[in-house]
Amino acid sequence: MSENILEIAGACKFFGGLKAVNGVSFTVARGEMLGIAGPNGSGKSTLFNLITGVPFGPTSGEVRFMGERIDRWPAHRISRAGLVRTFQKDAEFPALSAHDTLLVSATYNGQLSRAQAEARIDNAFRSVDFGQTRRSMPSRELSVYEKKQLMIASALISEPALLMLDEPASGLTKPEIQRLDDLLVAVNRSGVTVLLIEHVLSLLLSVSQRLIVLNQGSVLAAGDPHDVVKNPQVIEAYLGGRS
Ligand SMILES: Nc1ncnc2c1ncn2[C@@H]1O[C@H](COP(=O)(O)OP(=O)(O)OP(=O)(O)O)[C@@H](O)[C@H]1O
Repeated sequence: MSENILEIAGACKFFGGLKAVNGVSFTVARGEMLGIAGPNGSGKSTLFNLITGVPFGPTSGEVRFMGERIDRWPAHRISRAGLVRTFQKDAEFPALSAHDTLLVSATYNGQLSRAQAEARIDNAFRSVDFGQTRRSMPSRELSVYEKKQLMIASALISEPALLMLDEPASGLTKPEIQRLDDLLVAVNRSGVTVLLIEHVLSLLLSVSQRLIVLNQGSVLAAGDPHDVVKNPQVIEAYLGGRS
């Protein structure tokens, strides 16, 4: 089995003349938590899109997951193979309870009996430390942090090997970001490889074993997070104006 769970080689996504992702190559080791940062519009979400096939694959380049080429696979095949993502927007069903939101994910996931689905739901709730009494609440009444927990729990329902999170800390307070930090570390330690797009640099520096910075669709720097943030090009392109 491949040491690298994900291998991206020369990935490009062009929208007409706009090179949103332009020749990106990197690998993700099994078990690692890899951070992705970069200025607005640098291609981070587009990179997630082309890896997961939601809503599109790459214009060119190769994506391998667990050694298999997936860049022409439909999105549902990619997620069922164990590569799952979240989106920047909350994805809960407002009128459904937190529990039933997870039941929808479990049902989408295929041939689970009701008992198997309930076991997965319970595991997913435990993985994100979701309060027992909140599980029957309509999702619209959950706090911002609880909606993030639910989003991550939804992604965990399929027991993915690789979880890709797109800005999970947006809208959270400092104490909530610390809780998210603990949650992500726990999920990663349970054996899930994590790819994390984030603008909250303190979170990225705390949880990532490696950091990639994108700029204008290309990799500007990659390596140890504390070294990457000292890179003069990264400071100029991304961090210059940030405190
Ligand atoms: N479906 C699309 N059609 C046309 N252009 C797009 C599309 N999706 C993204 N883009 C463009 O591609 C570029 C990269 O966008 P992307 O959303 O990947 O950046 P990002 O780094 O995730 O930004 P942010 O940090 O603001 O989320 C931007 O110029 C964006 O306008």
